[in-house]
Amino acid sequence: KVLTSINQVKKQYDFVIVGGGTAGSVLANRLSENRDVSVLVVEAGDNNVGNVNLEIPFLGVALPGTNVDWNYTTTPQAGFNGRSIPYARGFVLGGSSSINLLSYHRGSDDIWNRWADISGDDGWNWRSIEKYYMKSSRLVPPADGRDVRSYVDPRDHGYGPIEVSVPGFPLPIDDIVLTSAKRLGGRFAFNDDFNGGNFLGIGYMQSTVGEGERSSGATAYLNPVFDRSNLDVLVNTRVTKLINTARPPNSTPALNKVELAQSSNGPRHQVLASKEVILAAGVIGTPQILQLSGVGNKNTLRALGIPSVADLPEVGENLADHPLLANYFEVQSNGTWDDVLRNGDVFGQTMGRWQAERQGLFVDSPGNTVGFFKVPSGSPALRGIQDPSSGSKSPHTELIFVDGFAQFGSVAQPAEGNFVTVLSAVVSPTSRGSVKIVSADPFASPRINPNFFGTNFDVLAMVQAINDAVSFMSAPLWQQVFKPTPFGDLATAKTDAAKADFARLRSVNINHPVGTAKMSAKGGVVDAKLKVKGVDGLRVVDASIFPVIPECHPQALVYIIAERAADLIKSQHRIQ
Ligand SMILES: Cc1cc2nc3c(=O)[nH]c(=O)nc-3n(C[C@H](O)[C@H](O)[C@H](O)COP(=O)(O)OP(=O)(O)OC[C@H]3O[C@@H](n4cnc5c(N)ncnc54)[C@H](O)[C@@H]3O)c2cc1C
Repeated sequence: KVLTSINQVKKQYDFVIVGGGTAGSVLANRLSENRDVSVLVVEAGDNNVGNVNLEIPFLGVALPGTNVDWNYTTTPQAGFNGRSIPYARGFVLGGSSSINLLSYHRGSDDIWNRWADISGDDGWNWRSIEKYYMKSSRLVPPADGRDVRSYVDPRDHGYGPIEVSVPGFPLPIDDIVLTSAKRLGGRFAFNDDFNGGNFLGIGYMQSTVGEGERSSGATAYLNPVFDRSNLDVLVNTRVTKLINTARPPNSTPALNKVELAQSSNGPRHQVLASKEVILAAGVIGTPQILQLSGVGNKNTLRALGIPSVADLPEVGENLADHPLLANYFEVQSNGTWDDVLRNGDVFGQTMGRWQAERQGLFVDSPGNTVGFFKVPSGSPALRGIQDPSSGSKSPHTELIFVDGFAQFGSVAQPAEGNFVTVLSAVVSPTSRGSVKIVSADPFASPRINPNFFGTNFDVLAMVQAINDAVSFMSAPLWQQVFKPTPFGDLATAKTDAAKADFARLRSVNINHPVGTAKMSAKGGVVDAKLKVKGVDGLRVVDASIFPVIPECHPQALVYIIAERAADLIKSQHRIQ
């Protein structure tokens, strides 16, 4: 059941899951399948149920900055000309899967095989995780029910609760993108299903949408089991730190007790997890809680007055994210959705259609088609460095094709005109940043420094992506109808140097941070079973354990690791 007051919580559960987000929702469901096992989920944000804004795929873009977002801001980013940018994270049941842009990709087989190498555990390789991928999601028809068998391969999909579909409201540019890919081949070749292991080429976006609504960790895993008597879900409550229960005090620390609070100066409560605490507080919350609990770099923590419990200097390090840039093209067609955002009547009609029948533009997140590309060998981006991608089927860059003016960054939609936006991203960045607490106050935001464009590779790969966008948009089919011409900063950036300046001036992020509690056989924060090194009773299961940033949208990987973690936990505690 869902609890709203800290006073309704018991003193002890078998498992306490910190964070009812993407991974937390999976764990809550799987661990409470056995009714003899008691589970408490503690979520800082509110219940997702009843918030219709979370359900409408197209309006996901409007959720960051609202009350379902933690509303973090980065430190000034040198690579972005000193700009700080908003850093969205879900603050609601379902976590970031409740506010994300829904793209669903498990990445190439290279990614998983690399994880297996780094962790020293073949249980993370592509073949082994297949069953968890199959268990977490399933392909469902697009909202309009049309036959899409030539655009998706059902054999690459499973039977799990997360619903995945291709766009349910085809737009005029979709056909141009996909047919151009089929005709052009080469680096722009058509890919019939990115979830098949090869992650290069251009194809339909796959998204966590079922029957025109968002499918999230909350809707698929958590909401359906709210009524289990052995599962308590406490909302609007923060875990402020973990408490060491080890006796005598010089034995291995055991961090299996949580401290909770509903406001910064409100009373603190303690709850014991007789088996384990599982941190699933995400890439910011997890390293924050670890550091508040004395797990991290002991010198930095001592300076903040926090006694060291385990000296793990990599806690909060290795933050990696995908920088994103909006490339705008003005087009000679009124077949874009620009007027939906400009004209209240058209917006109202579109919303009415979604409300009445779950059809129309709002059934999809903006961006029906997508491409993933290698930076050509010999490119200046790769000069003098080891190729950072996971392998031959893994890209360096991404392009998302949006049938209208999609505001990602500081340039607002012009009052007139029709546009196509090509969002470019660097998906194998080599920059690494950090998440560090700045005080022992659990309600103070940590210092978030993703270090965007901290390396030459990242900037030069973005320049390559801009060039690919311009080159693809000059394909013959585009010229027949849409006749796209670069607009704004893109139009004036003629040289590669000017494109790099444009990237530094306008880039933001695609909200894919990972890595702040890295899994590794050597060093790192957690071992291959996701247990925090040097302490007992504590595991991390969320995007912070990713050993390297995957060259894809990360949510599918979070569902997969959470499904495997549930099995690892059940097996250790002999739970059927
Ligand atoms: C705006 C946006 C767009 C994105 N778009 C995509 C996309 O299109 N495709 C894709 O694959 N990925 C996308 N992502 C990324 C993806 O959603 C995340 O990688 C993934 O959901 C992270 O899962 P998680 O379990 O690690 O963390 P989360 O889902 O963020 O869960 C962490 C939970 O812990 C809670 N929490 C944190 N601290 C505390 C505390 N102290 N006490 C109690 N609770 C706490 C949080 O409120 C949250 O509910 C996007 C993310 C965002 C924010």
